[in-house]
Amino acid sequence: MFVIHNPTAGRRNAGKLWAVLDCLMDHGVSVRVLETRSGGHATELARYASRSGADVIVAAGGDGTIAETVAGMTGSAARLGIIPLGTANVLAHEFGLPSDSKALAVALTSAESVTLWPGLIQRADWMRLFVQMVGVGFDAHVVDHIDPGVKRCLGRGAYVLQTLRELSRYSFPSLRVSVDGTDYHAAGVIVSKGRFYGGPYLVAPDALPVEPGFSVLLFENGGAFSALRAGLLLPFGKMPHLSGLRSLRASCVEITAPEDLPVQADGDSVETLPVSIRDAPEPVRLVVGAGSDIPAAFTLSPLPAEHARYQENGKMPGP
Ligand SMILES: Nc1ncnc2c1ncn2[C@@H]1O[C@H](COP(=O)(O)OP(=O)(O)OP(=O)(O)O)[C@@H](O)[C@H]1O
Repeated sequence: MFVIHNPTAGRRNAGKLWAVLDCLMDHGVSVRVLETRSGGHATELARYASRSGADVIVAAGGDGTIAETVAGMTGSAARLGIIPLGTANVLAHEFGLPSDSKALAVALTSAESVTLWPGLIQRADWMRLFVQMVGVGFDAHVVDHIDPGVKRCLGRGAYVLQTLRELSRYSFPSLRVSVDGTDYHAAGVIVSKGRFYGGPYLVAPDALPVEPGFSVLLFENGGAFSALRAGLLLPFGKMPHLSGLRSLRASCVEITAPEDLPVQADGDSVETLPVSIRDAPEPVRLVVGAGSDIPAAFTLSPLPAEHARYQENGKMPGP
């Protein structure tokens, strides 16, 4: 098992990483830890781990690290594992991964896995995979302006603080959003693979990360009052009831605006408009365990037959 660790993710909680690794090694699992040195490095490391014949490649970090790791697993038979060490860890909430270190270690050695179908965000000369969501509008502006030091100190609280700072001075744009060829106008848009946003907060109840396609949330009302209402509804899981919110399913989304507005993917500011969003060419298998709280719609499948012997002695193969 290879573990790709982003030491800058979240509040740099290496203690949790080592607690999980200790449990794995106590159970005889051979683990090799590779540390990222910069943004994008997780993709290179995942490619190396895939070439080395890893059967499980674990992303230890936040959603950005997971997305970069998945990008390096293209064409590989390896399965993806997650040790959530990020700020929001939305994907871990999405798949109900346990937060306790021991339960997480057990989950990582599990035979069971689910499909995770990433999305692909593209500009003319650039592309990036994402595992959870892409946002354009006020949320991307907040992500783009967040102070990394404050994020490290306050975690998710940094987003609340920055939202309050930006609310009064933000000029809400008019975005053109093409959803499977039909044009809409909105002040903000979230294209989501999953149901949650910013943590365990429900925004897209019908989303299915195990399948191709997206939930597209169009915020038709701009203005500070509307954004504040959205922010207040979010922690109560009531965002789907926000007035002026249009929710659609789609397989292809294009977003343009007269300005070069920032775009956030999985909580990282990644590019500026225009962008197009579609399904990644292939899914990955995400290792989940008995302790995971998996929604019934995320059908579990057993370990492939060639790996079944590892179940017998409770050990996963080393690299
Ligand atoms: N060693 C590194 N130094 C600086 N940046 C890094 C390094 N390794 C990875 N990164 C970048 O850090 C970004 C943020 O990491 P990540 O998303 O995992 O954590 P987070 O933002 O705290 O968590 P979350 O996405 O759950 O809010 C990644 O997209 C990646 O490009």
